[in-house]
Amino acid sequence: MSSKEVPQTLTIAGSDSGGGAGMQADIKTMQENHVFATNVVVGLTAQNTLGVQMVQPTDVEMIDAQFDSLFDDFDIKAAKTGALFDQIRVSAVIKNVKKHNIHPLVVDPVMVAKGGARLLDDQGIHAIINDLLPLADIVTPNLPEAQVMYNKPIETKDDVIDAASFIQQLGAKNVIIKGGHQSGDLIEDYVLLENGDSFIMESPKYDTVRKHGTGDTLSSAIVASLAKGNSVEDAIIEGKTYIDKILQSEILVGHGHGPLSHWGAENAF
Ligand SMILES: Nc1ncnc2c1ncn2[C@@H]1O[C@H](COP(=O)(O)OP(=O)(O)O)[C@@H](O)[C@H]1O
Ligand SMILES: Cc1ncc(COP(=O)(O)OP(=O)(O)O)c(N)n1
Repeated sequence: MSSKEVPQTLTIAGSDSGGGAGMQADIKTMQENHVFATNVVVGLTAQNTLGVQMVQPTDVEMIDAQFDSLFDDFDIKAAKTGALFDQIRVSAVIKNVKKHNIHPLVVDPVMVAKGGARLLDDQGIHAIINDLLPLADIVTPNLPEAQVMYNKPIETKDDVIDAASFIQQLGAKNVIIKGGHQSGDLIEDYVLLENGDSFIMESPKYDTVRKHGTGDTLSSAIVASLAKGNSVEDAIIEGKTYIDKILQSEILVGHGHGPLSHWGAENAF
């Protein structure tokens, strides 16, 4: 028998019963990237590839208990937040991030699912902007989320650069503005690092509806890489490489916005 230590990670997020996004996407991504995934369930969704049918946030007492259980036992090397639903849950998460000194922390400021369902209320948005971003090592808004944080439309490349700088000034050390919602044949994810360096991660835009959970998958792949001890810049590039690979091996699941093949980076096809 052989035994080895493995990096342990944490997703603080909502559950997607359909398995394509939320903490299920996170756990699958972490597993495929060879780290051990733990989770704090901040809320449940009844969800499939057609949309979100019901949402039920978790009691704060239960959120606290999950954090205490994990930090009594595991050696968490990196963590992420996903859907946090409302101001009460955002505050509970912030309290526990501080209590357990959780870092590096990737904040995926999930606001709306691809089908249009809201996964964060207005007060929750304010709490993330004002109180969670200053604790974030990396924040990963998509274009609509970046616009909410920037409080202005983002229409040009210069707007993206200005928005990233604005979001960094809100307190997040490193910023990725994801380009999945861009039109055209190419996608550009814009990265602004803590030291002021910036770069663009460009990829072809795959013409598919089977991309449910792309944001969760990118942020979780980054967490996995950080947990292995890689630098922020390398972790971001590894995360993008992973999502780009698995988007190229489609699986046919469900009747709407289908999930990703999280094992697709292993050339399973
Ligand atoms: N159609 C696509 N083709 C290629 N890459 C994509 C596509 N859609 C999303 N991505 C990539 O997936 C990641 C998540 O982006 P995005 O879809 O904008 O986030 P979210 O799921 O939070 O809306 C980014 O790295 C983005 O470049
Ligand atoms: C429970 C839950 N969390 C997050 C999301 C959104 O995830 P995301 O990766 O942004 O994927 P899309 O929904 O945009 O495909 C979710 N749907 N459910």
